[in-house]
Amino acid sequence: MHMMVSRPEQWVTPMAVAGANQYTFHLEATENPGALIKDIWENGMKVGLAIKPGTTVEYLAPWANQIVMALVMTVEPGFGGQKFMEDMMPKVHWLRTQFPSLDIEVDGGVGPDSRPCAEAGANMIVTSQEVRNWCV
Ligand SMILES: O=C(CO)[C@H](O)[C@H](O)COP(=O)(O)O
Repeated sequence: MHMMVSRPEQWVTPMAVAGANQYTFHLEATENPGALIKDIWENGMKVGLAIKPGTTVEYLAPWANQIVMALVMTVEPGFGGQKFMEDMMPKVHWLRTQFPSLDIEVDGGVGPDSRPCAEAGANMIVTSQEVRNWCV
């Protein structure tokens, strides 16, 4: 589950009860990432950590060994159909270099040519609008 929400602490138990096996939250949405990561693991879920375009990877790095996935937003969170921010790829590359075994996801504006994401080191993508475009 990608929890694009404020106060992500309040949804950990409900999501675990509902059967979620991974809980991804936004680093900017909590004042105590360490406690939240611990709580998610204790509720039987894996942990993903997302950062918005304005957040540098240095803020995520201290938590990288406690999570299974880093999510680099390639649009401002909020809605689909926005333009892919290729200037986020250095973050992906840095994370791949520093944490080779980490899943790295990019989310937002990813089109049919996802090579910049793969070349930077992402191994997971989220895409919506472009898939809908292919289907019509
Ligand atoms: O939720 C989003 C931003 O908040 C994402 O942009 C969305 O999940 C992916 O959609 P798209 O491929 O159309 O950018």
